[in-house]
Amino acid sequence: MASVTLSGINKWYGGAVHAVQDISFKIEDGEFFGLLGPSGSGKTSVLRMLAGLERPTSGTIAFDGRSVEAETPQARNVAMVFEQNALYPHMTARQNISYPLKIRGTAKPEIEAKVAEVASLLNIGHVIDRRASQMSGGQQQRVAIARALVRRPNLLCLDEPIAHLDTLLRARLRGELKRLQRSLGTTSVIVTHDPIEAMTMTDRIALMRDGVMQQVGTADDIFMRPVNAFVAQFFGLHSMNVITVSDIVETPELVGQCGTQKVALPGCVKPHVGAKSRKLQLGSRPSSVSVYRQGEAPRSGDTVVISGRVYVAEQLGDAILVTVQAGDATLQAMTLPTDRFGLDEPVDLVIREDALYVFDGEDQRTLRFASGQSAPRIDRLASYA
Ligand SMILES: Nc1ncnc2c1ncn2[C@@H]1O[C@H](COP(=O)(O)OP(=O)(O)OP(=O)(O)O)[C@@H](O)[C@H]1O
Repeated sequence: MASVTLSGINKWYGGAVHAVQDISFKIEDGEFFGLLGPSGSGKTSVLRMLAGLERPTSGTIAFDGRSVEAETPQARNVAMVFEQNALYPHMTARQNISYPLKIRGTAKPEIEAKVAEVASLLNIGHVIDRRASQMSGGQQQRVAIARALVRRPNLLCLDEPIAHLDTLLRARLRGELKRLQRSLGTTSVIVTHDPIEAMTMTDRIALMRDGVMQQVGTADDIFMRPVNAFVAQFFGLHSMNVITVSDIVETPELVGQCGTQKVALPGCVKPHVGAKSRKLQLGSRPSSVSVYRQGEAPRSGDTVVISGRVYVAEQLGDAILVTVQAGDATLQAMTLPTDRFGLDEPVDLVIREDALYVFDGEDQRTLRFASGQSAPRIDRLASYA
């Protein structure tokens, strides 16, 4: 096990693609770390550089303070698990798991003890003598993880290891992986494009976009205090609603233009209206937006009210997700399962001041965090994923 430090890492492919741009962060010894971002954001490139499969164009990588850029994955003692595992299909689970120890010349009794231990941790004792080709996808992935862990790597690199499994199995393996990582304390990095996977499993997350690091923090940090509108929209099961309000003026009440609607703005927005730019972006999580039939919404000075029409209402079991079209903007709200809204029904969406985020109208950095928002209900969110 090791701590891992990346400093000023850049990766160019062929002089044309700047895939990773000046990235620095530290993974603590024993930490479970998530590399999160949309497709093409550079997370796999970072993982491959950590593992020693790719060399950075510039910058340094250190394990426990020792520079490892020139070392192979073997010398770094890094283990990898990919989305599509590379088990030997003709070998049994036992033979597959034993293999990394066997090629290192480990004594037979030690191999047997280690394989038994890791097989028990991963609940694969009952298929241990089955060939890989005779196992389900979930069992194969458990064997692949067991094989990676059996030699106690300094760093475990997981590249979308459960992305191809079905929803229930994914949810179960998420929990198992987290427990396993906690009990073994192996420093681990997982690449994922799924915020729920990152939120539920890891201690901290690095969120990337177009090769640029956006934010590093705990799930709570990133969810509650996103650094910009991109992070706010990407992180969470449901994207944050972000609307642009322009031409903000005091009449003396603060009002702005959202598409063709004139919208009254609460006092908390006022300090963020710039002298030059009269444009801001306002954010709200669907879970803190209320939906009313048009004309029934309570009006007060500490809310933003946006009118629109229901695009679709989706049953989620213990809630309904209502998507509303308001001019060019699309907003979502979570309502009670007893609230029924018809397609195209005119509605008002109400966002309370304490649930309102404010972003810069030009560069989208966060100017105000919602103050009254409860912490993310990760368990509940995870149950939908
Ligand atoms: N070997 C390569 N040669 C050229 N360009 C590459 C190479 N590998 C990756 N890229 C490019 O670098 C950028 C980052 O790719 P990378 O695979 O690291 O992103 P990612 O976030 O892991 O994406 P995904 O989730 O789709 O795997 C992309 O634009 C990709 O096309």
